[in-house]
Amino acid sequence: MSQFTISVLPGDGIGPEVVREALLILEQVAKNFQHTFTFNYGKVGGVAVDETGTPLPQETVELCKNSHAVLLGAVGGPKWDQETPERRPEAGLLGIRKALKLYANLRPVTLFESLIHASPLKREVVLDTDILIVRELTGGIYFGSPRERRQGRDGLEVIDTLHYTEKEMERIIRKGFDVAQGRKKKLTSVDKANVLESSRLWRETANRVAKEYPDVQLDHMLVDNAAMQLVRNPRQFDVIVTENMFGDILSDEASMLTGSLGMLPSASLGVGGPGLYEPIHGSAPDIAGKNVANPLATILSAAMLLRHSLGLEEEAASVERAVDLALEEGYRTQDIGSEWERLLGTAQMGEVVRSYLRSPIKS
Ligand SMILES: NC(=O)c1ccc[n+]([C@@H]2O[C@H](COP(=O)([O-])OP(=O)(O)OC[C@H]3O[C@@H](n4cnc5c(N)ncnc54)[C@H](O)[C@@H]3O)[C@@H](O)[C@H]2O)c1
Ligand SMILES: CC(C)[C@H](C(=O)O)[C@@H](O)C(=O)O
Ligand SMILES: [Mg+2]
Repeated sequence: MSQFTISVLPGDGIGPEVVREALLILEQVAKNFQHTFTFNYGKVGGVAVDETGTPLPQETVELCKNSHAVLLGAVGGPKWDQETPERRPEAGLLGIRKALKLYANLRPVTLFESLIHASPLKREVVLDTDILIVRELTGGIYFGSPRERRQGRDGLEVIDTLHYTEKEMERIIRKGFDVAQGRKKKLTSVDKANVLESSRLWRETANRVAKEYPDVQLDHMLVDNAAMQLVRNPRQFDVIVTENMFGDILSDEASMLTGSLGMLPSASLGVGGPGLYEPIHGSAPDIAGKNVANPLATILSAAMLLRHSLGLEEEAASVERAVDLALEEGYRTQDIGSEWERLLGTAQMGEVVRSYLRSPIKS
């Protein structure tokens, strides 16, 4: 029996709907395995802007720092599209990642076998998809300075800066090698070394670090080719390591190998502090408030939270197994289903998954 404190940041749009289901799952897990989880709610994103004037109140940062892990829904929406950069909901998400120093974003792209027909891609292509995208999360063009919009001689001009230190590259590449060692020992480093100086240093760094991991096969791939290879032959990939923006784009693309963006969870890890767990999708304003969003990405993120931040492997596996069983039985939300399958709403899908959760197996 253990006690853990989890910060909960539901955010905007479908965020609160999918987080609710993940929390009900965690509560059931706590009961089944006799743990005590204390959930502390905080505000981030548009709701925080509306209530406090900033997308990341200091109170939220403190709350997260004083917890074992953070569960986040999603931020953003058209309501805040005209806000200044500092008041945009997305700045809250980038801010909490930075404040917690969460440089390593793990995005597993794993196909549940029963969803093989949910992908728009052919069965032969998606079969056995099991990729781990390791995305750098606190550097690159997302955080570069200067960033500005100014009046130039020919009208407006803008600057975004792509900045990385060699150290930042090295630690994420090392993470890629480390996780590859626990998998099929194949690491694909994705860059744009034919154009970008940052990518040239990235490639040099990957080659240097590779010498310490002789058991891992390292390949380099240009990002445009990687985007194509992901849908041509995803089985060639084991672990992909890449910088912030490439990882963002490739992971949304890769989600379709598993049937839907609503299936992909993520873990953002730093150096010892609390990890942050969130689905890779956004606030989906087009379906918010309709009880149709797929909660599985968030439920699977809760499983990652149990595994990576709380060290509860059996509990995590029980959640993943419950998701698998629900899908095996044909239960579907609309994004992964067809009329002839058992189409459920967000809350109903959560309920079905809960019904498949099992208590520990006593030996
Ligand atoms: N981590 C985050 O908080 C995050 C991630 C991405 C986008 N966003 C923000 O979300 C807002 C909307 O962005 P977007 O529309 O480009 O991306 P999105 O991920 O919110 O939605 C893209 C498409 O996928 C669908 N979708 C997303 N999640 C789903 C789910 N769980 N179940 C079923 N369908 C799902 C949506 O309905 C939409 O059609 C923007 O403000 C953006 O900045 C936030
Ligand atoms: C909302 C946005 C800032 C965010 C990102 O680009 O990191 C999102 O797309 C994600 O993938 O988590
Ligand atoms: Mg994204």
